[in-house]
Amino acid sequence: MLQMIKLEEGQSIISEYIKTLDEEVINLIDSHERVLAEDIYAPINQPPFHRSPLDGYALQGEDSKGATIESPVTLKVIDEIFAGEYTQKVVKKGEAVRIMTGAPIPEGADCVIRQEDTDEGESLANIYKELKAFDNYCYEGEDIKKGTLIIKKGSFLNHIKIGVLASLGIDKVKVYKRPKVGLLTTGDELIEVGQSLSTGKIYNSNLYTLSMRLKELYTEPIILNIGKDCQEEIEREIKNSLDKVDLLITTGGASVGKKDLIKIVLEKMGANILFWKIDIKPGTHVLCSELDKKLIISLSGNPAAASITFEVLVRDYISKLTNINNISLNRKTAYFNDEFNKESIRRRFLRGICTETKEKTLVDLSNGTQSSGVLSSSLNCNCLIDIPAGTKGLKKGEKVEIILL
Ligand SMILES: Nc1nc2c(c(=O)[nH]1)N[C@H]1C(S)=C(S)[C@@H](COP(=O)(O)OP(=O)(O)OC[C@H]3O[C@@H](n4cnc5c(N)ncnc54)[C@H](O)[C@@H]3O)O[C@H]1N2
Ligand code: MOO
Repeated sequence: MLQMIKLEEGQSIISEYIKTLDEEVINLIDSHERVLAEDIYAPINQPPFHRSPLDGYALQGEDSKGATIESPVTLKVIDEIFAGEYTQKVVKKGEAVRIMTGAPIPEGADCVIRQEDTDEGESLANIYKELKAFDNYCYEGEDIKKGTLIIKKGSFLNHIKIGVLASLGIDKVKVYKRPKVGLLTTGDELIEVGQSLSTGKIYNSNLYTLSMRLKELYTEPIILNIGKDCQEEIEREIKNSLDKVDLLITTGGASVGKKDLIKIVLEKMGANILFWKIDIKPGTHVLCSELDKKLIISLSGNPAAASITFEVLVRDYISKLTNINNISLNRKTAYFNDEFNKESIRRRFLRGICTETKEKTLVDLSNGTQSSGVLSSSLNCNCLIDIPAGTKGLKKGEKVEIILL
């Protein structure tokens, strides 16, 4: 069994277990933040007809030759059309159709004059301005031509993409299913939020931190019953959930204590242990295994350790699993603006607050202690400072690598 491996080695091992998700067809209205599983070609032209971009008159450009406010050209108004209507009348020389924004430009007309450049006459209209053919004329298909590839497979559907699809009348889309991620928190000490605490017990914060993060990363968390520190119970929860999830995450019991049972249970169940422990702090205690072709990532119970390991080890995996690129780890160079005097025997991730100045990115430590069991120092943190193993400490002004959260 691999033990105490480098973070990148761990990332690479788990990336072998990325599977392509099944597809499903859903209503466009439900497709926000989903990933498209098909190329979409425009089924119609957009706009679907030549239309007026203004309230005014549709006419033949030729007719407006020489028109000024002092010497207007007078046209006969043969019809009036609003958006949503059309006219079968053909605009001939000397004629115009009163037209509103969005209405189809009638046959025979080749331009539109805005009403401010006319006397807004009802049966006869005086035109005060000269226009050329196709002035103020929106062509059919000028926005999107029928048959063009409009949104590619793998695209993340946001409000604009969904709006464009709606403009083309597409009401159903084929998307990848959201990955289901099982979350099993374990520990006899855990009490559900809402129940009263008794001596020695703590609230189950990992369930909230991790399930919310899983949602933020566009997966569907499946919350399992708290696993008591009892082999049979943990085994039962894992067995019952494995075929319902694409990935299983557990917290707690990943270390060496008498009731740290995760490894024992998984080995007993016949799981293939991929590695145990990575050379980082916090979050050294992580066990990765595979059972029935499902990846199981067992994080430390310590809240900050669990959440930081989740970011640095699991986030890229989830980005690949969901096919959403912009949730992958985003690294950047910054300048340390604080003091940190501890030696880092292992590679260390510190919680930081980065701010942009005109010249560079500065990073301070977030308020509170950096220990694995303390979650509150993550409250204002917006990045992790990646300190290489062997660093004595950090001085103000030192160049560091950060991971944006
Ligand atoms: N003899 C050693 N002891 C410990 C070592 C070690 O190397 N040798 N490593 C320490 C480090 S570092 C860590 S991290 C923890 C890892 O422990 P486990 O993964 O086994 O986690 P637990 O012992 O179950 O819990 C640790 C801590 O976190 C609290 N916890 C657990 N679950 C939750 C939850 N769902 N929500 C909130 N808090 C939770 C738990 O009560 C413990 O306080 O091991 C050290 N020990
Ligand atoms: O392994 Mo613990 O997660 O270092 O803090």
